[in-house]
Amino acid sequence: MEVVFDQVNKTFVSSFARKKVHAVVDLSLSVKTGEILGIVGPNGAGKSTLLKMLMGFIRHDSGTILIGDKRPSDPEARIQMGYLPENPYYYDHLSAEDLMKFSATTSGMVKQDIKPRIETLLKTLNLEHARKRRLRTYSKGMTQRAGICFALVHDPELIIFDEPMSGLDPLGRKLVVDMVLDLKKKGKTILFCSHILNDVERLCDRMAIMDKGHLKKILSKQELMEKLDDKPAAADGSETNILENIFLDTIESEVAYE
Ligand SMILES: Nc1ncnc2c1ncn2[C@@H]1O[C@H](COP(=O)(O)OP(=O)(O)OP(=O)(O)O)[C@@H](O)[C@H]1O
Repeated sequence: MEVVFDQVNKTFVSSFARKKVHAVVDLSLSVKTGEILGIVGPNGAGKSTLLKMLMGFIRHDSGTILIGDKRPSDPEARIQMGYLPENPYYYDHLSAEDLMKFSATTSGMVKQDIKPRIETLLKTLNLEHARKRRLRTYSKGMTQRAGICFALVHDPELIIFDEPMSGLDPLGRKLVVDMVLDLKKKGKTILFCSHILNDVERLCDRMAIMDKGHLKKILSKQELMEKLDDKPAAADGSETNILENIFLDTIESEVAYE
C-alpha cells in the first residue's frame, strides 16, 4: 500500500492568544509498499499530526495525501489502515477480546475469520491470560499491547504506529519488534513514530527526521550502515548509535522543548 504526501501543510490556531502553529510545513514524502518508515523528531515536530492527517482524523490545509490511489477520507482507504495512537484510550469496561471483536465486526471481517485472528493476536502479544479482564484493570504495557491488537485485528495493509513501544517492558518491546518484523515479511507497509532511536534504527528501512513541521532529512538503512562502517569503534567498546548522532546534528541548533 503506497503512501504519498505531496506538499502537505497543516496549521493550528491555538485558542490561547490565537497564535498560529505550523505543525506540518510543505512536507513531501512517499512510502513504498512493504516498506517500514520510521519518523523521528523532537517533541512538537509534527509527527503525530502527520499520522493523524494520514488517518483522516484531521484535515490537511493544502497539498495531497494518497493511500494507494485513495484520499484519507475515503472509507475504502480507512479499512486498509490500522492505527495505534500515541495515547490509546479505549472503553475501559471492555476486555481485550471485546475490543477486537468490535473492531473486527465494524471493519467488515468475515465472521469465521474473527475468532482465529483474535486467538493469534492474543497469543502474539501475550494477552491470552487477560483476554476477559476489563481494560481498566490492565497495566500500561498491557493496554499498549491491547491497542496493538485493536490496530491489527482486521489485518490492514498499512499500519500506523505512534510510539508503539511506549510503556512496554523489555519483554513487551521484544514482542513488538518480532511482530513488526513478521508484518514486514508479510509485505505490510508500516509508518511509525518513536523517540527510541535504537528501535527505529533496528526496524526501519528508511528514517525521516522532522523538526518544527519540516522534513529535515531522510536516510535509508543502507546510508546508515555506510556511516557506521566509516565510524571508528568507540574506545570504551560501547555501541555507536549513528542515528542518534545524525538526529542531534540535524536538530541540535534548533531544539525548542514544548
Ligand atoms: N489540536 C491542536 N491545536 C493546536 N496545536 C496543536 C494541536 N495539535 C498539535 N498541535 C501543535 O502542533 C505541533 C506539532 O504537534 P505534534 O503532536 O504533531 O508533534 P509530535 O512531533 O507528535 O510531538 P511529540 O513527540 O511530543 O508527540 C505542536 O506545536 C503542537 O503543540
